[in-house]
Amino acid sequence: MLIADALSFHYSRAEPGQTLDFCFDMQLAPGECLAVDGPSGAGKSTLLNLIAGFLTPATGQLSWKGEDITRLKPWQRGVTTVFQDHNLFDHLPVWANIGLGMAADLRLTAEHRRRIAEGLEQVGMAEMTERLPGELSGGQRQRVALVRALLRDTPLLLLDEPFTGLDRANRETLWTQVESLKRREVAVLLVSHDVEDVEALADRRLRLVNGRLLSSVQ
Ligand SMILES: Nc1ncnc2c1ncn2[C@@H]1O[C@H](COP(=O)(O)OP(=O)(O)OP(=O)(O)O)[C@@H](O)[C@H]1O
Repeated sequence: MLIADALSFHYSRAEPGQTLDFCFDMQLAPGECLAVDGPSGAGKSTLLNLIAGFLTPATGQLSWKGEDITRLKPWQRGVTTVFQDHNLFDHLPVWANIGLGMAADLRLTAEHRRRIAEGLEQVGMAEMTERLPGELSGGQRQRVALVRALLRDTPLLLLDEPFTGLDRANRETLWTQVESLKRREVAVLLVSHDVEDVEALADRRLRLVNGRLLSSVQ
């Protein structure tokens, strides 16, 4: 179980009217998908960044399966995050961007390469393995980032508006892949405004209001 226990964060600078103080309480079980929504600026990215380890909480605790992970570095946490900006390396071709998620030194096995090819084929990008991110459309870059995330073997998957703008066929393919990760006990936190994505994947929903997570009516 992932447990955020009064995990707080405070931005030192903000515009008038913005929420600056956050205090998150939530639980997420292995194999579960929890959807979080809330208005722009509510703190959804802040929550993901705290769980991923890119922000350090002021107070509170984050634990995974009973282990306190509050102070662990991002790469020590077993978390994969798909951000809205896709985070691809511009100088690396598609296959390497995906491969980095499997082997940081890019010493890929034949099985790694097979899975990369299969993942790209499933999202209609079989012919694009050698392209650089700058030679892809926004939606194609998004699919590369998703294939990379879905092929990583981490127990926690954080998705920030992951399927926005993708066509129906690709979304359904990716829903199926997320479902299969859930069956393999991956815990998924899905930030999404998209009703269809939430209905397809989420077991539970929370809403972020005034810096707090509230239960959301189905
Ligand atoms: N580095 C920062 N310094 C000061 N304030 C920040 C910083 N980053 C975010 N904020 C503010 O904190 C609040 C929460 O931001 P956050 O990005 O978590 O919201 P969000 O719910 O993800 O928004 P969106 O849906 O628009 O992506 C916003 O009011 C934002 O302006």
